[in-house]
Amino acid sequence: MVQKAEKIWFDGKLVNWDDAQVHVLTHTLHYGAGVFEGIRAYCCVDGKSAVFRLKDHVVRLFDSAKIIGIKIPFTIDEIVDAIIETLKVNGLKEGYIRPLVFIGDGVMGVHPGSNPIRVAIATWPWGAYLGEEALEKGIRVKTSSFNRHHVNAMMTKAKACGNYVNSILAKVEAVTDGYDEALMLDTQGFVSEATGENIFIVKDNIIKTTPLTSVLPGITRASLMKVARDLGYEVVEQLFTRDELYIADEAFFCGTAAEVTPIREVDNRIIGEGKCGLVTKKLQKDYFNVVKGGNEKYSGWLDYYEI
Ligand SMILES: Cc1[nH+]cc(COP(=O)(O)O)c(CN[C@@H](CCC(=O)O)C(=O)O)c1O
Repeated sequence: MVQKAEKIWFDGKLVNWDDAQVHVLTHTLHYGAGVFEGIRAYCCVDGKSAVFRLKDHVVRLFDSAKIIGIKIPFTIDEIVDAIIETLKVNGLKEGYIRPLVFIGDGVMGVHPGSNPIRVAIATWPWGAYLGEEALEKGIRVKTSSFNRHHVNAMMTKAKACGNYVNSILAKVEAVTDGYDEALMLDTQGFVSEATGENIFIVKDNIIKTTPLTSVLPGITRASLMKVARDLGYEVVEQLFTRDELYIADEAFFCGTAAEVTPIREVDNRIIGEGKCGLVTKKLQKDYFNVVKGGNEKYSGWLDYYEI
């Protein structure tokens, strides 16, 4: 169960967690046209708290809304300020932040008519997305029987609620079959991403990730590409196949919730030495140092706040 916080920011007001309710005929509940974000705040090395790439996440929320055709009734800065306010009122020195923009109740039927656009921001403590052991030892992954969306069927650059039915189908199938996560292929059969993460592979010290075709433009993905290049690694964005993943030296998933999670096995094939690889370990360590304010070079990615 998610660990409740005291308040949720809802349409411009802070309401008690249990009072943040909607009508059962809320349009997005039925038809899935809503957008959301996943953002993390961390306790930093200097004891302060900071949100990682807050503005970038909020800009993506507005981009997602634009793609789906939803007009958010607040400005980017108002949402940025509301996120900080919600963390502070809940006394969260670190935690997960979930802004949600959805179409409220009014008319029913596919066309949302003039139903109100509603905005909520929830925050809660959230540890390792796939478990502490996963960060250390890596996870077991199965290629899903479900393809990632066709890029003209669902809008994959949008973090849209309805897109996640595809993720749920794949995740439940993988977990039911005894794996930790699903690897999803695009409609051409190339590797796409996981149900809530982007993917990287490492071969002969070259780091490779999928281009932004069928995948969510991950902020963790972009951050890791910058950090890896600054460390002198060659980083390429190139379509690759599942069998290229099988013979990679290393592989890992990344995302706000998943952070940097090593992959030790795919489709019952050991990846590399079947544990967190050296490059993955280095990037994971540097990523955690960056998000916790330990690397001055990336201080521009942190929004500090005081509890
Ligand atoms: C499909 C998908 N692909 C890639 C990413 C990585 O994006 P970014 O967080 O900007 O690096 C995420 C984030 N998944 C969010 C939701 C997870 C959930 O279970 O809910 C997250 O990581 O917060 C995705 O949902």
